[in-house]
Amino acid sequence: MAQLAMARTFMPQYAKLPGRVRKSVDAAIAKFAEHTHAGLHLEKIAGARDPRIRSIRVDDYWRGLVLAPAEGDVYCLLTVLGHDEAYQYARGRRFTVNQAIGVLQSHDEGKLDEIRPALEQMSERLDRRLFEHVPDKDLIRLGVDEAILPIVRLIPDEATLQVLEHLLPEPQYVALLALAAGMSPEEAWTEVAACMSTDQPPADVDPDDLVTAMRRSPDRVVFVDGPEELRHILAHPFDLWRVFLHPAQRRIALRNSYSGSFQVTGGAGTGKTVTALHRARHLATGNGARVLVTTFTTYLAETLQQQLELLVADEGVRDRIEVTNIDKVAYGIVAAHRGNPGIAGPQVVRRLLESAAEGLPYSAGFLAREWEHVILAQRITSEDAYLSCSRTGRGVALSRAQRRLVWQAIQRVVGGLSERGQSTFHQLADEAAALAARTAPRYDHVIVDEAQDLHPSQWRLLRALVAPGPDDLFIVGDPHQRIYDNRVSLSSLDINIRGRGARLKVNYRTTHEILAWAVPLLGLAPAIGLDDGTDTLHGYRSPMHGRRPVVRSFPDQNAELTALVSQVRAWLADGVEPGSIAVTGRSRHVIDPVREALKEAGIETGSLLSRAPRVRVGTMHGMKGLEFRCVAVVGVHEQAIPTQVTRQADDPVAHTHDLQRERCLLFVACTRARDDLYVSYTGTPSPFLASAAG
Ligand SMILES: Nc1ncnc2c1ncn2[C@@H]1O[C@H](COP(=O)(O)OP(=O)(O)OP(=O)(O)O)[C@@H](O)[C@H]1O
Repeated sequence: MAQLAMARTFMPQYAKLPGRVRKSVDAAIAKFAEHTHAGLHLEKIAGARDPRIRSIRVDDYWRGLVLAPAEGDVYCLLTVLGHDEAYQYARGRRFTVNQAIGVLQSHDEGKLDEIRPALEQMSERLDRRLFEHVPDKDLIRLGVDEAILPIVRLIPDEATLQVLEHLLPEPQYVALLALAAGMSPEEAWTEVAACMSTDQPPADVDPDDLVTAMRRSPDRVVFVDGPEELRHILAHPFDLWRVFLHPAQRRIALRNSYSGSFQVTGGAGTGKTVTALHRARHLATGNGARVLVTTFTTYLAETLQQQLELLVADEGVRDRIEVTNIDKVAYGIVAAHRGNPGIAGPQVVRRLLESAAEGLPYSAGFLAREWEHVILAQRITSEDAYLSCSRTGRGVALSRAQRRLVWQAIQRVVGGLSERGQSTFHQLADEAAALAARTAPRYDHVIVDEAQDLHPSQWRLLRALVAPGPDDLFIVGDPHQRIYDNRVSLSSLDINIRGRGARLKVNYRTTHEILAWAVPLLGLAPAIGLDDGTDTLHGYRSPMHGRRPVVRSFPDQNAELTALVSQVRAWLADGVEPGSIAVTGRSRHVIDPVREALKEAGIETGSLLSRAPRVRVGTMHGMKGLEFRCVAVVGVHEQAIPTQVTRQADDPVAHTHDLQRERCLLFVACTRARDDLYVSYTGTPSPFLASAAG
């Protein structure tokens, strides 16, 4: 019986087909898959560069292309193309086995042959080659084919290498890119090894054994076990993440077990959430384990739930995975104990803080930070404990007498809330943590997304929900996207992740052009991770290319809004769905006029969280965790970004943290864009834009 496999490249082509053609493709595949001698249906292609590429007829116009290795009975669907394109594909493409790591790879040999004379000319003229310092033996050790080597020797510079990206075999491009970035062959090997789904490279690599190479490449090829699985895969052809994990994602998500808690970091769009969802399925499969998947907001939790439904076909497994945002977890536990608790809104808290600060040499903001970052963070419940506690990380020293004043002021806030029968969510998390610690753990495993912004009280709650042990907490976050001022050292909360972590580097959302522009927004200060170590974005990259971000300056807000309306109209005219367009700004002062302007122009808008087919508009904080095809970030002028920054003289540490938070916020907003990013300002631009332009 023939074994059917499907290449990652098949899905995007299939997704684009009209429904009628898709049906014909489904029928052709089903017939092909059922047939015992599948090879009989395949047609040879005259002039095919790789004779193992065959075609399958879908109808008069469409052709499926199939890789049919000489040995065995495995057939891999590669893509589906119109007749002429299909023949062109077959005339150029060659499949090989990477000699260093044994995975399946392909390259466009036809195009490489075509551009070779131009490369030769260029390299003669420039008299400089990008890889002249790297001996052949090192290139070969990194998996560069002897057949590709002559081309590699001609490449004059990094820009030319990038032009060749889609013509070269991917693992070889990864090796070359690493060397071009100045890495030693040993460092480049680490990058190449990240393209393997196993920890060690295979001992023997047979260059002709494509089937074994396919089995080693689950990021590119899925083996289909019967019609049910085929239907499941084809039902959501846009959602490649369900089926094809990057080897690094796969190694993390599908590892049998971790001895304790584990942390996954990675820049925006590297698939941390995807990895967390696969981990949830892995943990809930088979042994009846109860898994909690939790994140920051209700909306993000709803999105996770929807993705989980796409990922997990088995209802029994799905039922064992609970997806809830962290505040709801806390609310539920407290409500079960003492009835529904009252929640204090931010205005109420602000008013109480302001009145508590009256007559004191401390601002409401100072009291708020002291309460959040010292008292609630350390769960301090008495004046004596506060007088002797450590205030590490706070920028202003307080004498005993001053601490007493501050303590009393904060007690007035706590008392005011308690009179109203209300708590903040951080207080609630603290109460829930204490309650949960008194009962048996509710879950076998807890998975946390967007972990960088959780408060210590929320971590205490998570700690209490699962017993310490193997696979207790799987923590996913990015310290470069910290947009609330919560800095947590997990080791102080009984969660040990030091030395237990992995970092994802390949961005699946945003183009190289947008990332290259946005990463410098973060500035040069290293981000501090949850394990107290510094986190870098070293090696963070995107294989996708697109338009460079557009940054526009205007004399006044009217002109800025008029241009924004034209930009949104242009996106809509290009066929972008309204719900795939987001417009964001630092505050309501910026986005309220945006809503008005779009409305006047007859463009319907909704909130960032709306599921309606409308252009989404909201503040930068609301952009966390979301993604859109096109994003406009407006009002990026110096009065708006940074904003709400503590004065250096009042508290130098808070000042630095606040500035970094503002950088992260702008970075988060910009990296939500998949295809197009548009940034505008009036007057003087935000100082952060200067780093991006540089
Ligand atoms: N293996 C994959 N194959 C295809 N698409 C992927 C893969 N991994 C992630 N993606 C896609 O990349 C995008 C970003 O993924 P995800 O949201 O998991 O990243 P993230 O690291 O959590 O991002 P952020 O930190 O910015 O919120 C999503 O559209 C996701 O579907």
